[in-house]
Amino acid sequence: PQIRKMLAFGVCTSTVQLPGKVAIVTGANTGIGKETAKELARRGARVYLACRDVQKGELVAREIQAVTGNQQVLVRKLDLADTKCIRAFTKDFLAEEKHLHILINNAGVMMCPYSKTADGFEMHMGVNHLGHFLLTHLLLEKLKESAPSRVINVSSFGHHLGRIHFHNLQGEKFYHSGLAYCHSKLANILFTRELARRLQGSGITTYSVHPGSVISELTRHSSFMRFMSWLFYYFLKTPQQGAQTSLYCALTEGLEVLSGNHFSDCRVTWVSAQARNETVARRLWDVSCDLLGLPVD
Ligand SMILES: NC(=O)C1=CN([C@@H]2O[C@H](COP(=O)(O)OP(=O)(O)OC[C@H]3O[C@@H](n4cnc5c(N)ncnc54)[C@H](OP(=O)(O)O)[C@@H]3O)[C@@H](O)[C@H]2O)C=CC1
Ligand SMILES: CC1=C(/C=C/C(C)=C/C=C/C(C)=C/C=O)C(C)(C)CCC1
Repeated sequence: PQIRKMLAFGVCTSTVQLPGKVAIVTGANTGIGKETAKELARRGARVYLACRDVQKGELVAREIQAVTGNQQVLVRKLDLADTKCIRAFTKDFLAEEKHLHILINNAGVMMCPYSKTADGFEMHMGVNHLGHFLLTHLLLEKLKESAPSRVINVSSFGHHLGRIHFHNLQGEKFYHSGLAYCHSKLANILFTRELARRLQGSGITTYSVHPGSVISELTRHSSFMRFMSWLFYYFLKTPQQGAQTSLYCALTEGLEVLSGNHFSDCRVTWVSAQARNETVARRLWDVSCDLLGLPVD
């Protein structure tokens, strides 16, 4: 615990409380998402745990309610690998809630064997990028009406190895599970930067995050990564430590001027040259709209 404490730089020290605020956290039934949701609930927000497995979500909701004393922790089904489910989730949410102040696009998959979402998208690109892209789009008006509001996209330092291959976005020509993850995490950063540019003056700000190297279920598809996590166990962050940068970006006052930036250990961090390429960001935006049947503006 001492080693871990020394290496776990970056603690969200904001004292902001969230009574009357509404937040959504995707993939909140475990890992970093669960800890992020717990802290938002502790600060008094009404928190929606957007999970693909509602049963797992309900167990976690009860745990968070018990620990925080906040009963306003709600579970809703959201499978980011199915655009119908994303649309159903947002339809119900928009009917149910007047406001949305914090959207944390946290859910993710890593190193899956080649597979496709219900809509035929490669799984990493489909869940990590396109699923969250659609979700954010459908919630944008609500976020605008609730301004000041924030969108946090959980990316990774793995984006440094990522490239956007527009001719092979669905991995059909070549596929490597590790690189597919990195490409999708690069897409998270490009999306954040383009979203920030488009939302200037709207009252919505957005940030991408690297949570650190965290012990979680993310390694479930890779025995090598599980072995590495076991080997370096004491050097990795706990999920609670991994949640700090997402919380920092969601809560810190005065962060609006840094909209579009990438954060790690609760500080702005450099991103790769690809991630700073505005042309790629704009093209990815258009291609994503096209794939999802959204109007390209
Ligand atoms: N752990 C780490 O070291 C790092 C993590 N990250 C990022 O942090 C984020 C959180 O990961 P972490 O907590 O570590 O991983 P976990 O595997 O512990 O949690 C991932 C969450 O995403 C959910 N999820 C997966 N697929 C879908 C889907 N199709 N629809 C809805 N939810 C889905 C999972 O649900 P279920 O339990 O049902 O599978 C789970 O709740 C990810 O975006 C990841 O890329 C970035 C850098 C490092
Ligand atoms: C090898 C290695 C480490 C382990 C890293 C691991 C296990 C990273 C997992 C990263 C993930 C899951 C990223 C997701 O985006 C340390 C402890 C940093 C120390 C230096 C050498």
